[in-house]
Amino acid sequence: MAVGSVLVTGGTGYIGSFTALALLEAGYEVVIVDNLYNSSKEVINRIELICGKRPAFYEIDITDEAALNKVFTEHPDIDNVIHFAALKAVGESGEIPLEYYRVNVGGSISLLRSMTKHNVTNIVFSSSATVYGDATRFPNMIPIPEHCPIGPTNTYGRTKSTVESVITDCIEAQRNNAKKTGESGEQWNAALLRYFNPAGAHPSGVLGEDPLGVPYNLLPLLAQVAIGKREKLLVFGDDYASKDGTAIRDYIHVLDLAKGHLVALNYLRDHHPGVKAWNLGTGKGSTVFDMIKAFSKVVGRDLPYQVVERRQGDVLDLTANPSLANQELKWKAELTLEDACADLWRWTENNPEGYNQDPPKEFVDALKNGK
Ligand SMILES: O=c1ccn([C@@H]2O[C@H](COP(=O)(O)OP(=O)(O)O[C@H]3O[C@H](CO)[C@H](O)[C@H](O)[C@H]3O)[C@@H](O)[C@H]2O)c(=O)[nH]1
Repeated sequence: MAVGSVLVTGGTGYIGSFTALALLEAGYEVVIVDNLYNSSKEVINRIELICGKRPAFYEIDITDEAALNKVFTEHPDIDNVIHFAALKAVGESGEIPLEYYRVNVGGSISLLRSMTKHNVTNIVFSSSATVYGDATRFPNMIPIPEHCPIGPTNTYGRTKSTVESVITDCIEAQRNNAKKTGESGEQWNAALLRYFNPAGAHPSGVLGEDPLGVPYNLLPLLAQVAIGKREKLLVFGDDYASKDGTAIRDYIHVLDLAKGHLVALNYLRDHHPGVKAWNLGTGKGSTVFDMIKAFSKVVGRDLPYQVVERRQGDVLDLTANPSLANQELKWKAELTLEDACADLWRWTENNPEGYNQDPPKEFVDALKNGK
């Protein structure tokens, strides 16, 4: 028997697909909704290939409340939601802010309204370390703890911090309303998961990140340089106050990140905390040059790069203090940067066209033979 049923919005995206897989592997039923704006339906087949279970899938836009209502009606067993569906390009968010607020904030409101209507009371929200902005503006806030004041430096980050507020207000109101009718209200809970920089792919080599169009994150861009789709990596600034002048981030393997969602879900169920924020990171910062070195090592040759101007909205250091998640969720990032680089390279080298090609036969056979 399934241990529960989870609606995963944005479940064909990068982190969403790994979380859907982890849920299925842990015995949950999974219902995915995604509008496929920046992802492929092939992800559903790959998830099934890896774990032998297929999530239900609906091609639905997160802002379409009527369509969400229909999904909850068809799946009355859904008792938790993990909410990823959003636009996520930091640069683009400053160019089309209204679209970012419409989808990220408006979509979250549609989802919360629909959850309320169907009495689904637990939500895990895909937030971002970007909500902290420049934590170096405070003394002693690197590595960044959850109590660091938030202050996003770009539109994308502001949509994420706005949704955190919307969820917090919504859960508090539901709890207060329940109390008025003599109930405890403790069934209403939310986890705000602030991710640091997701990296890597599935070790099987059949599931990974496949952004449509031009990628904008460091590792997918580096992977494109390695495979010859891009001449060189542009390094955005070498005049930061770090050991080598390039900016510092906390790169976390996507498999560890996915596990973080499961433990957060369990925590909500077992502890009824109301609203809680947790950092999901490794606690270890790496510079852009560290990453070029680490990825070049698994590829087996030096990858070309050129230092250019800083990117607008970037900050010096986003390294997590993950102690709270370590203690409360009993969760810890276990995989290394080398694992993430090796898995990303296996995925990229063997699937240059991402989900637009069949996965290598030997990978499929290995999965089918349970290797
Ligand atoms: O071509 C590139 C791309 C990136 N970088 C640098 O590499 C680092 C990482 O950049 P990414 O674009 O990969 O990631 P960000 O840290 O900007 O943001 C990412 O991590 C955040 C949390 O830290 C949020 O999760 C956000 O959604 C996600 O895009 C930054 O110092 C950036 O300046 C380059 O030098 N060249």
